[in-house]
Amino acid sequence: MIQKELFTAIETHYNSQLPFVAYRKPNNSFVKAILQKDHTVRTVNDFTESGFVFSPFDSKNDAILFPLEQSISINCDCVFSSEISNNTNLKSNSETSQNTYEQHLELVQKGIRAIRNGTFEKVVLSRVEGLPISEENPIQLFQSLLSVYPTAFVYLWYHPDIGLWLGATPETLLNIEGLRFKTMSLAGTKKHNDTSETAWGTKEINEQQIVTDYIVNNLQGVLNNINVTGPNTVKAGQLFHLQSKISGILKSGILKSVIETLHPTPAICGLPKAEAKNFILNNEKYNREFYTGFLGELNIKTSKSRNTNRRNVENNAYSSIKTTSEFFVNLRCMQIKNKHALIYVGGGITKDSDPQLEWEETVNKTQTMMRVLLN
Ligand SMILES: C=C(O[C@@H]1C=C(C(=O)O)C=C[C@H]1O)C(=O)O
Repeated sequence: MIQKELFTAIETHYNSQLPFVAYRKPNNSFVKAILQKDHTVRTVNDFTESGFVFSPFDSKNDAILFPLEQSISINCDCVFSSEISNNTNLKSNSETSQNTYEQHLELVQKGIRAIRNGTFEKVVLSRVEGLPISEENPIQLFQSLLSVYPTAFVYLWYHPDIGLWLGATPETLLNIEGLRFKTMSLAGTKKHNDTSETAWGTKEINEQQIVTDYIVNNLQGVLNNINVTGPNTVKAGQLFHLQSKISGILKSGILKSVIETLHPTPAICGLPKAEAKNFILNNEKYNREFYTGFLGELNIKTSKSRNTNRRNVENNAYSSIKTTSEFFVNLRCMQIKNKHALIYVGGGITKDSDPQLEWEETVNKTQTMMRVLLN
């Protein structure tokens, strides 16, 4: 399939108000689309299904599934010119009211007080910023995201009964190929500054270490041969984060228990998990819905040839079927609703947080989506 046909197929599907997802993995040129053939809302039962998952932050609510057998799957090796200018000076807070600012400051102060009282060690607090948009052309926005963020997982997800979401996330929740398991610990944020080397403060180093320790400690039960590398500095849009890579071999192929162990991690919720989640649900004055949830391919079977150069290979003798799942955390995302872009942003709060700096961090994070909206 050629690039133009792929995007026309997506557009036709969208215009018919049928559910679909279109996405591209980090550092990959293949854009894939899964076009569900009917309007039915299907949910994940036990993660043994096969298809594309879109899960909310609060796992008490259903994760939506586009099953492969009820969908048409298409893909294309795509090329994008980065026609969007490299504008890093967008005024993301031009639409932000004083009220939003004060509310977020109060929320962060309340979080810091709870940490100092010993309720929890870290909590990730967030907000949503609404921006009126003149035109709703999600496919064009998706194409802009694809060209500007080649190292992110970029997606456009739509269900007429649920909503329309777009994002360019830097964070992997998990990658499972057979029994090989990979994840990452991503936290700590700095604005990209061309003139200076990124020096990390104690606050950022600690908040990222909390995430790494949590993941490693909790995966002991389900993984053998755990290996951790990093933390290293990684760039996501105009921001820098600290990232450690964690890998191992799964003791069993039961994905559901791995997801329950990992999600939500302290990168997007806090530590201890239950107390931080409780605080978020009771104190953030809006519903995160799918922001800080996860999305991606579930139990996709691929045939891997071990030696593609060999001729006369007996059927299947040198190829094996692998089952892979690859989920990303839904960050740097927005929902398009009633001619508004709702941009979701948050940051990790620890005992060392400065509320004003935490506000600025959320403003900087809005720019990932702003950049494609204001062009
Ligand atoms: C919560 C977000 O990002 C998360 C929080 C980070 C932080 O607190 O520094 C960094 C990366 C993500 O794990 C977001 O982008 O909205």
